[in-house]
Amino acid sequence: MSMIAAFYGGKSILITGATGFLGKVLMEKLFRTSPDLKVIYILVRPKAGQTLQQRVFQILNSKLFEKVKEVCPNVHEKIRAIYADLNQSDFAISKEDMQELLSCTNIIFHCAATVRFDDSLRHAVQLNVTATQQLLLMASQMPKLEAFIHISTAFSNCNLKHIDEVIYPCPVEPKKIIDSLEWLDDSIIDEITPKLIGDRPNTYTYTKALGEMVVQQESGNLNIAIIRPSIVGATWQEPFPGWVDNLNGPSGLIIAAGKGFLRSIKATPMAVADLIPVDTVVNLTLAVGWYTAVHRPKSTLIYHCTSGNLNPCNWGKMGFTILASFEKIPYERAFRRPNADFTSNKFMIQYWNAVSHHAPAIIYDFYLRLTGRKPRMTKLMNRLLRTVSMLEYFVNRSWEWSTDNTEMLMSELSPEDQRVFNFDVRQLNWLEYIENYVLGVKKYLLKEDMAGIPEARQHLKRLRNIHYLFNTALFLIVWRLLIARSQMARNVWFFIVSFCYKFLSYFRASSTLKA
Ligand SMILES: CCCCCCCCCCCCCCCCCCCCCCCC(=O)SCCNC(=O)CCNC(=O)[C@H](O)C(C)(C)COP(=O)(O)OP(=O)(O)OC[C@H]1O[C@@H](n2cnc3c(N)ncnc32)[C@H](O)[C@@H]1OP(=O)(O)O
Ligand SMILES: NC(=O)C1=CN([C@@H]2O[C@H](COP(=O)(O)OP(=O)(O)OC[C@H]3O[C@@H](n4cnc5c(N)ncnc54)[C@H](OP(=O)(O)O)[C@@H]3O)[C@@H](O)[C@H]2O)C=CC1
Repeated sequence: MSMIAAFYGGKSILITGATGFLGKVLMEKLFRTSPDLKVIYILVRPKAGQTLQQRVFQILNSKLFEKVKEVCPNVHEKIRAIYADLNQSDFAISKEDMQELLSCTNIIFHCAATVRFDDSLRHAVQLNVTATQQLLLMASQMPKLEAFIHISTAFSNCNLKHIDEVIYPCPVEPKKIIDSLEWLDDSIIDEITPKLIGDRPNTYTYTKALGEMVVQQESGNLNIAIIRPSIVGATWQEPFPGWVDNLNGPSGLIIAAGKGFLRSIKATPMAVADLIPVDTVVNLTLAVGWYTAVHRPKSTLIYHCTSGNLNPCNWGKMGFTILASFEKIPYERAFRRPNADFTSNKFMIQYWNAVSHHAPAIIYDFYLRLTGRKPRMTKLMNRLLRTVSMLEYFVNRSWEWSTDNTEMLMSELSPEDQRVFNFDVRQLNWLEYIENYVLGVKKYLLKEDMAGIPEARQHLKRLRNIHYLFNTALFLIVWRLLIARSQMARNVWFFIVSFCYKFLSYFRASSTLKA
């Protein structure tokens, strides 16, 4: 019997960010392993014209929740969506809902965040810092609360090379930042943002670090733990391999490479690709929830959920495996054949950007114009290159994260819990995982049918032929121009032609003699 699964039985659990990538997998696992839990409260806002109920309905009816419905047929009754906007004061939660949350909640999993790298400091602080502060305030008024689990990121201290499971202070206090953002206007905030974030690459990592400081400062008597996952990727095993539903992290770039748009990235092949499957993060999160509530550690423990020090894989190996997977699992309607490369030379990257990204986009747009259609490839390519440039920081460096607390927790689990809530990344086979990831991107993100694979292969063959034809035509045109202008090119040309002629004559003569 799993102690962790039993612990969540009968509990009222509050999850923020439940509609996000991590939140959905967390809910799924909770319902599947502890179907007797009392209720999961989720703080949701209406989005993209969908009401709260429609959003919940869509999640529960997705492929991800198929197994849950078998073990917990009344899952609809156990999920309670509460209207909330984490950007508003008191999260805009109604009085009645707030009362229910305060009096009933046993465990909080705080997953909500803005994960955008280009968010304004104001918005990132609002969500990643102020909302965390408000949630902690709410938590302090919950008499039945047993544990508060805050999801941060392993990159909150990416300005350091070696990172321990401790909270590192930022130079400016979060409270001072929150206060000053109230009266500073947006243009001044934009101006001071680079100074504030210092040697961090974006507002995301900076505000996640501030969020951790807030957790430390406002923890009071609460039982708190912080989890720091690295780059969260598709599921490894549960509820099935390869599930992913957003473009964050590597997923978007896998699509761009598989569809032949992305041909070259400025990356360091030997740098560690610290990916961690989302189900591993969820298993650790649930184990931490149990441990924090039951063992009540004296101080706030931080758990690194990373792969680099236990089972490292570098970007070179990962890129190579992704490319190899496209052979078996081609994506439909590719723009060009997938053939990406990593380079760490900044001049080479400029060259490849011009030749492999901008030039084909311009040629394709020219073709679209010729055929009376609206050009779109240049715009798409520019957006892709902007995205790539934002992710580059993370593929050109390696970090070392110590994992003492995570390993300690692993040793505290019973063999059954180690199996049901497995977060031992040493058991991960990267080749298998990446192949499933590429397949998952095809199935769950691109929503392509597996029956279309033969046609996708045919399409890639046609693209290869077009590629050869184009290169031959280009060569002949350049050569013809050279011959028209240079005596040396003409001499070389006559030499080649006469050599071929002599060779053919010799071949014909020798075959006539043999006959
Ligand atoms: C040796 C052989 C080599 C072979 C090479 C093979 C290549 C194979 C691929 C290689 C993979 C390499 C992967 C590197 C990935 C590194 C990731 C590092 C991430 C570090 C994570 C830190 C951990 C965290 O804690 S945070 C969680 C992660 N957060 C994110 O990933 C958010 C990143 N996204 C953003 O900040 C924004 O989306 C932004 C700024 C990139 C773009 O914003 P924009 O305003 O332009 O609009 P959007 O509406 O958001 O999207 C526009 C456009 O871009 C598409 N898109 C979005 N995200 C991605 C993405 N990650 N990759 C690709 N494309 C993306 C989106 O769909 C839109 O497309 P449209 O067509 O315009 O609709
Ligand atoms: N993905 C990754 O690679 C990594 C993620 N993390 C951390 O994990 C956590 C979850 O990330 P992930 O699931 O990937 O992110 P997602 O972007 O997929 O999910 C973010 C969640 O936050 C919610 N949210 C955002 N703004 C608001 C708001 N104003 N009011 C209410 N809810 C809001 C979103 O709701 P809505 O659906 O309405 O937008 C969504 O449910 C974050 O704390 C992140 O920092 C850490 C390391 C890596």
